[in-house]
Amino acid sequence: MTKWREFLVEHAKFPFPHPVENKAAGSTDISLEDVGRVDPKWRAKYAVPDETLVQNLCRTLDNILEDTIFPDDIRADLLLKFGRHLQFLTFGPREMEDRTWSTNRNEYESRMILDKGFFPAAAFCLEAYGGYLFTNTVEHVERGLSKVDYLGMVDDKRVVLVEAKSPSVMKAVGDSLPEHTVELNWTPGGDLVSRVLLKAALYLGLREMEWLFLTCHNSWIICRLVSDNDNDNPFLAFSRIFSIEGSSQPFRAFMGAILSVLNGVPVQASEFHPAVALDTIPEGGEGGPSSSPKDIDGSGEYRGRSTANISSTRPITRSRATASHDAVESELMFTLSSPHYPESFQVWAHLHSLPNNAFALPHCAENGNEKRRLWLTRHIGSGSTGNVWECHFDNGDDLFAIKVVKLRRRSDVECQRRFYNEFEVYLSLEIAYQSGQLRDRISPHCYGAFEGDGTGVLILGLCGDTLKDWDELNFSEQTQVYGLVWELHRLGIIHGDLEPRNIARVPGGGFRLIDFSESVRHSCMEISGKPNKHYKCLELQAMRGVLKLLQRHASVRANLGPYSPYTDQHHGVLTPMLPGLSSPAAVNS
Ligand SMILES: Nc1ncnc2c1ncn2[C@@H]1O[C@H](COP(=O)(O)OP(=O)(O)OP(=O)(O)O)[C@@H](O)[C@H]1O
Repeated sequence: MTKWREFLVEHAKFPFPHPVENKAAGSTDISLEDVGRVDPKWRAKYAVPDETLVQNLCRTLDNILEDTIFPDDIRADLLLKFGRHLQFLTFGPREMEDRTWSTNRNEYESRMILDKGFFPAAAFCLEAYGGYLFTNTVEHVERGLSKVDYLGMVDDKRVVLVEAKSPSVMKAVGDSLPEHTVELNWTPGGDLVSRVLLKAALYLGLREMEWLFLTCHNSWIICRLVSDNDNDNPFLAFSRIFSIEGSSQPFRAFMGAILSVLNGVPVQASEFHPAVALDTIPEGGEGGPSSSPKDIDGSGEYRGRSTANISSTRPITRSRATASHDAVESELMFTLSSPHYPESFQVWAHLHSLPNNAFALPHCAENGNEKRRLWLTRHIGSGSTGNVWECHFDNGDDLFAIKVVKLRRRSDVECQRRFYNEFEVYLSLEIAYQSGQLRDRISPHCYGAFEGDGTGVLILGLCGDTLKDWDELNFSEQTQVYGLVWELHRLGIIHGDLEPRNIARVPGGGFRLIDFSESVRHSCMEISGKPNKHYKCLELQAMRGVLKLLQRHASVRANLGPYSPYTDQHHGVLTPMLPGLSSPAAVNS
């Protein structure tokens, strides 16, 4: 009779697609906002090579499986999940190759291969062995930006993370992994190895989990976050790179990690000796790969390493961002760290006003002679441009919204354009409001636009929920919303993205338009009536359509006669009677 562990040693192997490893090896950066949210207890200070990590995981698996007998009735089905059966499908006497398995060229293909082979096999084994329901999904940390490729769950328990990389990245990282312990410098930037190790530490730290597997399917590196309440030095242990070719080790190590978490069986401790000499991974500072203009997408190469004694290494508790801005006075700082974290663990982004930032921060932002600081307390929402958080200043209870947009990488160029565009619109709206052109605000109050540390931010008045559907509005509310859009057009601006999610309720009543990242200048001929009074503006017309105002207008006019909130006196088109305006014509006069 075969035992489970014997079966896995012999059969848990996968085809080895030809890895294409000659591509540029890049990896995205970590973000300061995410770093600020890792609890100090889970923020690895060091990355420590652990030569025995893989063997220890396999040994733990063996200990858990003990002598459990492999059920023969699943043998045939399970064998189909491994080896050449995956690559060569049999049709009667003929075999056909599944081409997915022939080459592995990039991260996308790596993920496809994992999805077809490794993960279904793991799910099958866990189900057959312990009735466990294993699933793996892409996961964003709550309130966060940090997305890991796979979160392995068994029932509701988070057991393991997997980050897929291209064969090129795996090779570059595997070739350059430090031989000794390195200090983890929690700052964006740095070479490829730093970024990859930091990301592993970040992903695990944010989720307070132990195991992360980096892989392109062909090769594997295991990371383990070692942290417990008595441990002042949380650290990230990492294995050497190892191959899946002809080996069941990657699969058994993976199963070992999952079953150790599920069964509470500890894996042999990874050792960390703070007294040993440290390797250092060079920072991406001046001249470093990620600061070079050619490489703002962060695809730099490892630049070698140097050794340093622990006593001579600089403290890691302050970010490079913090340090570099000590010299140049910043005007505003913000953090996602909890005020309960020790100060040395709080990660602050330092910001400067945009050159034409004409907005004034609220009075409650004053902080004596100290810098103005914003604490981001609750994630409200995110979109294609940025993330929005609720926040408050140091000594104030008043809540604001802050929209944070990443401006660091080349791929952020589009976000950058949208950010500056939105800033310009807020500026125009503020000028219109201050000069009395607008009687009421149609957008949240903007208190400032700043940038620094790879981010741009807008500080805004805090609105309530956004609309889910146009249908949730009653007639009076439809009128109000249409009125805001009409006013925006009157000021010469098209919103450009009028969806329910971009209309926010104001606590206490009313609405605000938000998200002007797609807005453009516009001379609304429907409002001016030039050149032709029958001209219809596309955006206004679309709004009337989604709000069903034409139909409503007709029926309301029929029922209410003079109480209709609309008039079609003005050029024969539907125009809102806005508060304070006796007639739309008055606006234009
Ligand atoms: N001033 C505010 N007050 C409260 N919540 C806000 C505010 N501004 C934005 N939000 C919330 O944040 C979410 C994202 O904001 P916003 O639409 O400005 O981001 P975006 O990245 O430009 O989105 P999109 O992908 O639609 O362009 C909104 O849907 C809303 O829930």
